[in-house]
Amino acid sequence: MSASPYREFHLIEELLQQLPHHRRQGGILKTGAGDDAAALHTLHSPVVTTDTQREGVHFQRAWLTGRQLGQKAAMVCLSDLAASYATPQALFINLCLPENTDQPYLLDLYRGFGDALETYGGVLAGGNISSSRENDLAIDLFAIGEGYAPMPLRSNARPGELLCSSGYLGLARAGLHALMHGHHAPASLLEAFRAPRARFDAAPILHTAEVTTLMDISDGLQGDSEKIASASGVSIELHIAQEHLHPDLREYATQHHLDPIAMIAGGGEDYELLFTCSEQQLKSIRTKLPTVQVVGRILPRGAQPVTGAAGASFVHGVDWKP
Ligand SMILES: Nc1ncnc2c1ncn2[C@@H]1O[C@H](COP(=O)(O)OP(=O)(O)O)[C@@H](O)[C@H]1O
Ligand SMILES: Cc1ncc(C[n+]2csc(CCOP(=O)(O)OP(=O)(O)O)c2C)c(N)n1
Ligand SMILES: [Mg+2]
Repeated sequence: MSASPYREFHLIEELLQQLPHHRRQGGILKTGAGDDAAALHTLHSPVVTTDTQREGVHFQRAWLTGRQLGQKAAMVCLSDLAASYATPQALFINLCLPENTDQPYLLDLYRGFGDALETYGGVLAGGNISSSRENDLAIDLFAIGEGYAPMPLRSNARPGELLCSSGYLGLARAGLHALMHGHHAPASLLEAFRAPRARFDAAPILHTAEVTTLMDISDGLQGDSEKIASASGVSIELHIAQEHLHPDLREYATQHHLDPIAMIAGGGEDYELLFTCSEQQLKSIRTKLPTVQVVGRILPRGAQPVTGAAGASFVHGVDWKP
């Protein structure tokens, strides 16, 4: 579709109409989409994050409906707010549209943005549309949240602590594997890739337990543990065993001769929360968050930032196959 200024004007109106009214006005907005900029009410503790979903890098259009893609793209951006002890207030969306993007797909995409805002909160405050000369649809997102606690950091991990995940890992990677190779897979794996959930439910539990080292797992357990290890000046020993495997991941890996432990370590796009805590903190967390898993422990800085598992985490610019 061409996004000439005239077409674009009408397109924006139609796209916005796919969202419920309260997701376009009110909340943090003094003035929302429609003017040169959005005017916002004051926040006590603004937290800001940005992300991109790009066709061919993050998704293929054949793998998800427009609505699923919109929901996931918004969720990916908002997940960083969950991991920052913040609640979503406003979302801005920039679209770069190739010629081959049809209008029904775009309307569906906006229903998906609306779904994510319904689930997690916040309003669509604005964005931008440009046409692209390339064939890949790109969605750039920018979110503003209200912090409800001091920001947890990647640099607070201390030797003696445990490394934990808010839930099962590796499912999205198995779902991606199935989509890439055209394999049948249980809904749990496909849904983990197509419709992951940001853990806004788990974050306040971690805050109450005074967890101060926290991030969401987007690039894979191994790679994201490395980020905590280098920011904190520690080493991390991962310990992933049979008890960490979701039964559907175990079965899929067996069927396709894959190493499920490497899939967990390499993973990616889990959007579970990765955090460090003491044994005592873990006890109180477990009572409210039974899905929590201990996946490693923090050691004094050694030769390697992360030991104990070998899984190739996703790295942009490196040829990567699940
Ligand atoms: N192009 C960039 N310019 C400036 N800062 C960046 C850029 N890319 C990433 N960052 C910053 O680096 C940090 C780590 O980014 P990243 O690991 O991609 O976080 P996440 O996986 O949560 O999106 C973040 O604070 C992010 O804002
Ligand atoms: C077509 C396609 N190839 C590969 C992947 C796998 N993949 C793409 S990005 C990514 C990691 C997360 O993305 P990134 O842009 O690094 O998110 P951030 O860490 O900035 O939150 C993974 C596992 C995919 N989802 N789709
Ligand atoms: Mg993150």
